[in-house]
Amino acid sequence: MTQTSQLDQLVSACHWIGERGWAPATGGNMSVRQDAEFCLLSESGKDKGSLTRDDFIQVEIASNRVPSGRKPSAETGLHTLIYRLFPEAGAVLHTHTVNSTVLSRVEKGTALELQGYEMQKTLAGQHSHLDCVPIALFDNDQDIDGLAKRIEQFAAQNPLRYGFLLRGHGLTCWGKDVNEARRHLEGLEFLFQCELQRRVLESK
Ligand SMILES: CSCCC(=O)C(=O)COP(=O)(O)O
Ligand SMILES: [Zn+2]
Repeated sequence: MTQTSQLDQLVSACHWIGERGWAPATGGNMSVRQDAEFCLLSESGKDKGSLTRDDFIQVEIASNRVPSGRKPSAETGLHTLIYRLFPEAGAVLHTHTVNSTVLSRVEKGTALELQGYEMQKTLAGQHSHLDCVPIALFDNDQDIDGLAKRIEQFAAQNPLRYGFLLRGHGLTCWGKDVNEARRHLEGLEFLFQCELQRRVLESK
């Protein structure tokens, strides 16, 4: 698959995210890897549901340097961290859904554990509802460099797969390409909705 079509697929994924209300009021950000050195990141402050190819800005993965001088996402440091940690990651999607925002506050621990759901198999390498899939959960922070450091330290000691939740903020997930990142997003979002409803019903 060519880089051009990956960017086109990312633009389509952004529209799909917007249609579902998963990036309200300029929330969310999205990116695609160009090569080992560079990625293309959504411009800060735009409505992510109506982005075009021109709204993606080249960023150097190692340094967060922006050759054009334009302003990519405020959360650029989280995207570039993922591309540094996982050389196989080809696309990153960050959304602000109600389910991920609420569930990440209700869960007080450092991971949201998903178990017992057939839809866990939407995540690459998962083959059974019997396995426990932990989705790492970090306290939100306006200091993105500090947050990226905390996530990097966590990843040095623990497996970090599919995505992570930021408490009261949303989900950041990735895949080997746009298609896989989109499947992970849709699968995780479905699982979060199930888990939220299960907790509500079982607390009665
Ligand atoms: C308006 S939501 C606050 C910022 C945020 O969390 C986000 O995802 C969007 O920031 P960006 O700079 O990528 O537009
Ligand atoms: Zn955000």
